[in-house]
Amino acid sequence: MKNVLSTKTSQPLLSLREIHGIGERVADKLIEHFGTEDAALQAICEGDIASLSEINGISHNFALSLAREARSRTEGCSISDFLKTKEALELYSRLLELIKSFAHTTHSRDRLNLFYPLPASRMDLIQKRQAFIGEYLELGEAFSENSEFLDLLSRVRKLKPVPANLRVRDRIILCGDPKILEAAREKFQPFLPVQGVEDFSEFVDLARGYSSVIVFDDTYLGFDLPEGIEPEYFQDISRAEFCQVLPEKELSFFARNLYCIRACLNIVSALRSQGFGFFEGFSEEKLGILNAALSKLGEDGKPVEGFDPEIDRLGAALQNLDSVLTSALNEANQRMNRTLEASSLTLSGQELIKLVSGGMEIKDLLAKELDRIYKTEIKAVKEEIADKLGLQKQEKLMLESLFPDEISYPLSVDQSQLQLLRQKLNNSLEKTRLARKRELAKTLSAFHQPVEQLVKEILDFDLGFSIACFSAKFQLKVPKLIRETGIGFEAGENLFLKARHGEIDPVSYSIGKTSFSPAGLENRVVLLSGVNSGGKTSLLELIAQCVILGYMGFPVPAKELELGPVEEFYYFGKSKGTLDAGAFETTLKQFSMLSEVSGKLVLADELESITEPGASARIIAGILEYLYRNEQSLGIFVSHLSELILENTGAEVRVDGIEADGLDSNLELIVNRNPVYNRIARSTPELIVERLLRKTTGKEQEFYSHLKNKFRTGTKMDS
Ligand SMILES: Nc1ncnc2c1ncn2[C@@H]1O[C@H](COP(=O)(O)OP(=O)(O)OP(=O)(O)O)[C@@H](O)[C@H]1O
Repeated sequence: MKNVLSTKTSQPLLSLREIHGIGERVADKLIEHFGTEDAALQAICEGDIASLSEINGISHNFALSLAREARSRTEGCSISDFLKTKEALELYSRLLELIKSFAHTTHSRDRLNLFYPLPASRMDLIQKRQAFIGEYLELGEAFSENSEFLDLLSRVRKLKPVPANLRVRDRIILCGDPKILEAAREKFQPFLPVQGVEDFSEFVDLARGYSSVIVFDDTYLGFDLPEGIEPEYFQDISRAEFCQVLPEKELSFFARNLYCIRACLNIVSALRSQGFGFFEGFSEEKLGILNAALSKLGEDGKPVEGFDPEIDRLGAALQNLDSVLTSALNEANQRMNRTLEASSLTLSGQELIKLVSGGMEIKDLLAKELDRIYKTEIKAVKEEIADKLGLQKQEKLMLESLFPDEISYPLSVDQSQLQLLRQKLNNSLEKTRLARKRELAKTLSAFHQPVEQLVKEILDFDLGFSIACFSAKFQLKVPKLIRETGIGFEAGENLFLKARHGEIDPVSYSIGKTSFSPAGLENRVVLLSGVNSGGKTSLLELIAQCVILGYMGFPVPAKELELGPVEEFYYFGKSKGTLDAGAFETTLKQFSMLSEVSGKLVLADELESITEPGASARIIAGILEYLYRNEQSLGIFVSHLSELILENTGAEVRVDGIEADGLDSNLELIVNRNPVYNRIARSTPELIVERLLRKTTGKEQEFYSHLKNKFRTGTKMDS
């Protein structure tokens, strides 16, 4: 799949210092961390916030601002080119937070920050984004509800490197040759001991302290090495592979990232099982080999138990050696005890004569008998130990010297021989483990680079997929970008309301020239009137959401949407009350931009509250005229003063109304959230008067009836 965020742009950045916010000190830190200036620039441009914020002194927010700044430099437009007011920016931020809540990885959460709406004149970029997102929409439909799949994705993160403090302590490299010593130090010293050796006895002394000894020169190999010292000889240090000398390095990389890598492999399988091609170069066969290799690796970086019978046999033998020996000796002692108690000595006539004649001592005779009993028991004990511990030929031979030749009772072992046996088992275990580690590391090392690539691709995948999940959740649709000035849609749903309430009433609406506008009512500038709590603000927000998302290249919350060109978007939320002179002036200044020619969309919510009603009606009327003059501009102004504004303007302004269809059986307002075109909505006070009218009788009702007449248009102040 393509990655839109890493596409080449027309204005590539050539130096870090071109990015606002990067001074010499920060530039140096970035280069030091990433190795080269190009690598640092790439990380910034790709929005690799996680790597950037690893640098001391670069916070997450600073990293984000650098990435955004770089993005706006390379794309030639920034967030504020389109989002022209503080409240427009706030709406975008709320939307972005909602979208980010669908991200499964920190990576995509961070990179989503680099998606912001672009002016219509950057249709090239908008369409690129649309194409990028379009590739994922089907995936969103297929997997957005698959909790197992989502859980796998959330386990994927940037791969952790081999820990800097990795050190193997039971292996040593011994060098007789100073040149080789230098090369070995350079290559392996950070991970395991490397020692120069002056003479053979030093070699033997050092070798004794380690379970494995590696040499790259044969200086001491011609000597007669004592038992138990078996150095491994690798001929050429320059060719010595890490996975042979130090398999722990590769294993530790895979072990540290085991969950993440396994999750990635399962993601690939899940995608493929549903017919989605992903990471195509990685065949099913390779997937199987890697999975099998990973299943043999423990989180501690060691091969797990249960996969290698020899490791299991030796491990169990070592673990059970003492207990098996003790119980075998106990039983043998008891048997011997019983045998001795039950034994009596019967002498033959010949023996009697020998004893009397002094040709034989009674002691010898007794020793002969005891020796037989002792040897039988020792033999039984050895057999039992060999059998229960599953000892092999060499190890069985060591049992021979475990018991003294001289009779001893109770039976006991020679502790130093026992120690030798233990050592032998231990050495064999370590040797076998090392051999398995090497095999495993060799298999895995072939996957190191593909795994890095796979994780990267899955992280990138999550970016598009998260957007697709957001889209699937809210049933978003790709908008139709039209040439005419207008915005029209059918069955739109305000995302903030929907996220909060679940089910809401869909709304259809149109301004300007779209196929949704009723004939003859294609006004670009509209006043929106309506009952209190009718949904005017929610509708403005909905339009804002559609426009922002549409110009981000995202699908939008409407069943169908036609979106005309918008270069700049102004949003003015409802003010809490009359503004002070300063704030009033600032608001007016923002509207002065309307004099410039370019497609502007202005959404304003009850702007009248910024100052006193009479003055504000005049001001709004003036603003509408300016908007009207610019044929590429659109405006919707929510107002309760529509009649007053109309009186003050010469512009062709349409007034639409969100009305209550009346009162329900409980005399509650029934609101039709769809604005009625070209109609000033009845206001809520009128309906409240009606409610009171219908609830009362007699004189009281007459009073409400009188008040109700006041709402009839054209009614004069009479009696
Ligand atoms: N399309 C909708 N579907 C369901 N509920 C809605 C819809 N639009 C608005 N509402 C509900 O009506 C409430 C009021 O909406 P909103 O604030 O948009 O009305 P308003 O016309 O701007 O009100 P006011 O004139 O008092 O400012 C919302 O909080 C929401 O609960």
